[in-house]
Amino acid sequence: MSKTHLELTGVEMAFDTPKGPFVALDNVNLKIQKGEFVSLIGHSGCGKSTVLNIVAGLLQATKGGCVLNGHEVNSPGPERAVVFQNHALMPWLTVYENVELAVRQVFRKSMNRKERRDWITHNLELVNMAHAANKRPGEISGGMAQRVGIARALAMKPSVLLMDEPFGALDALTRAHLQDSLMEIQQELNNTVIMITHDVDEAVLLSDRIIMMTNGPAATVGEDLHIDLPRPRNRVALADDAKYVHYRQEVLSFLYEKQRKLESLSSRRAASASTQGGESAKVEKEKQPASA
Ligand SMILES: Nc1ncnc2c1ncn2[C@@H]1O[C@H](COP(=O)(O)OP(=O)(O)OP(=O)(O)O)[C@@H](O)[C@H]1O
Repeated sequence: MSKTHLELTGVEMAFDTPKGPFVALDNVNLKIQKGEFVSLIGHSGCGKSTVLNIVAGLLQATKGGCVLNGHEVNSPGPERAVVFQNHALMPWLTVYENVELAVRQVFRKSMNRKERRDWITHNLELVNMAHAANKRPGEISGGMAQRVGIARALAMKPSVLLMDEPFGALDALTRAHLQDSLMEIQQELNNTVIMITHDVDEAVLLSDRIIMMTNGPAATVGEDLHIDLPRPRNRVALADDAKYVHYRQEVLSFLYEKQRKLESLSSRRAASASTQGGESAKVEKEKQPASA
């Protein structure tokens, strides 16, 4: 049996707010193996980015914590690269220089200049962007910029790739193309990936596991669905595949039946508590939008 690569244990995250502590996550437990592709899905505001930020080391859990390869995570590190929805490239640097910045940060001592140059070009080639190496972010499309963001992250040779809705802002065709590239690259490099998505098809197509989160406040892991579909995966062939359709249905049912039922139950409880003078449950409930 393979060893756990990354583990979240008993994670609680409470944010200080003017109304007092707001418990966004409560008792989140998750074990991820090396090379697994894991998606986090859940309604808006349930705490997906908070989980990702804790793994990235950008947030410190108020209870419990995250361990990567046996070491506690308490700050950001180059072995955990983050890809955001809006690529976050430096606008004044060229495509090449944006990747170079990250490569220099990680490999300044271990690679000489020529090796670094080859490595940057190799990563731009992986995402089909070598041809635009000398362009600035303002001169390329959003999809191309997102590819550069992915190349920059991969060029750091991260053992964990953290992606917060990486394709959310792209048109459907570009999105499909980048999803296919990501699947190929991940198979080749065997990185562990944790990706936040709101897209059920994207989650089923790309993932080995889908972690479905309950609605907040005090969100946690609701269901952990293993996607047992052979790779490489082909989106057209899978559209009619009975297993694919079943997995898709499982996620939809969690989001739109189970979580909705829980939500209406807790709204009724909150309403009844408020008529009895218990205002706080209602206030907390209203903080949380309903749609995924
Ligand atoms: N710094 C903060 N201070 C107070 N509350 C916060 C803070 N950061 C997040 N929250 C709250 O914690 C909850 C979880 O937020 P988070 O951004 O993790 O959700 P999400 O599932 O990623 O949402 P979305 O899908 O809309 O991006 C939300 O109710 C949010 O308002």
